[in-house]
Order: sequence, then structure tokens, then C-alpha cells
Amino acid sequence: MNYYPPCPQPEKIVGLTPHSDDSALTILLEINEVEGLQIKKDGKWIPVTPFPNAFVVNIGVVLEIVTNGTYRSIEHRVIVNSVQGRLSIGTIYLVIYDGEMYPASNLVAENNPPLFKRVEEYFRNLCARKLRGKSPLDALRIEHVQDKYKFILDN
Ligand SMILES: O=C(O)CCC(=O)C(=O)O
Ligand SMILES: [Fe+2]
Repeated sequence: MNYYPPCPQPEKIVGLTPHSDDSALTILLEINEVEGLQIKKDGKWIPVTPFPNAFVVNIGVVLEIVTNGTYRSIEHRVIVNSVQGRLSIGTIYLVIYDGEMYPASNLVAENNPPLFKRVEEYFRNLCARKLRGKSPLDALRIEHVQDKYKFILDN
């Protein structure tokens, strides 16, 4: 459960630092329907307006890796306001704690190479890690230099 108390100078703090969820899926209930959640789209922060009796379903890093980038995890943060506290409950769905994680083989082909490295024990140090945007996922990306080169030649 997350509680973000009101703050007299909300512009000076952030409720929850920008991050992508390390889960496969996160199901979030915005209990008292107070605004604050924002997603990053095209470099801009967009507010997610709470919708009564609805869950926010967030795709996490695990699904992005396993689907080889077909489903994208979104960077998000929470800001606070000076009037109302925000209450939310997040339920995270993970995979085997110390297992391996990699793009599903049937989603990878010669013309669709794996976008992420095989990773072991991604979750082991999860709680010790700082929230840092999408950087933990970016560290696992495979650069396809040949594809870039081909793109430059083709264009
Ligand atoms: O409190 C919220 O609305 C978001 C919480 C969140 O992003 C998280 O728990 O990962
Ligand atoms: Fe989150």
C-alpha cells in the first residue's frame, strides 16, 4: 500500500521517483481516486486520471523482455498535491525469483532478433536497487548494429 501525504510545497518533492515496474504485471487500485500518477509519453509527463471502480494495469519489465518488446513497460511516477493525500494499493505479479529471463523463443526470428540479453537473478537485489527510470531494462538491451547499418544503407 502506498500513501502520499499532502505537502504544502508539492512542486519541491516527488511522491514516487520515475521508474518502470520490475514486475510482469502490476495491478493498481487508486483507492481514494486522487490524481498523482503520471506516465511518460514522448518525453512528456501525462497525468493518469483516476477512473472510479477501475484498476490500472501496468506492464512491467518482465513482460517487455519475454515478449521481446511487443509489450512495453511504461515509465511512471507519482506527484503529490497540497490538499489531499493519495492512497493506492499495488499488486505485483512476478516470475520465479531466481530464474532466468529472456525473450520467448517463438517471438524471436532471423528478421526479429532478441532485443534483450538473457538475465539471471534479475530480482535478487531488487529491493536494494534505486528507482531509475528505465535504466535497469536499458542495461539489458542488445544493440543490433547490423540492422542500424542496413537501415542507413536502405534509406
Ligand atoms: O501509487 C501509485 O499510483 C503508483 C505506485 C507505483 O508505481 C508502484 O507501486 O510501482
Ligand atoms: Fe510503479
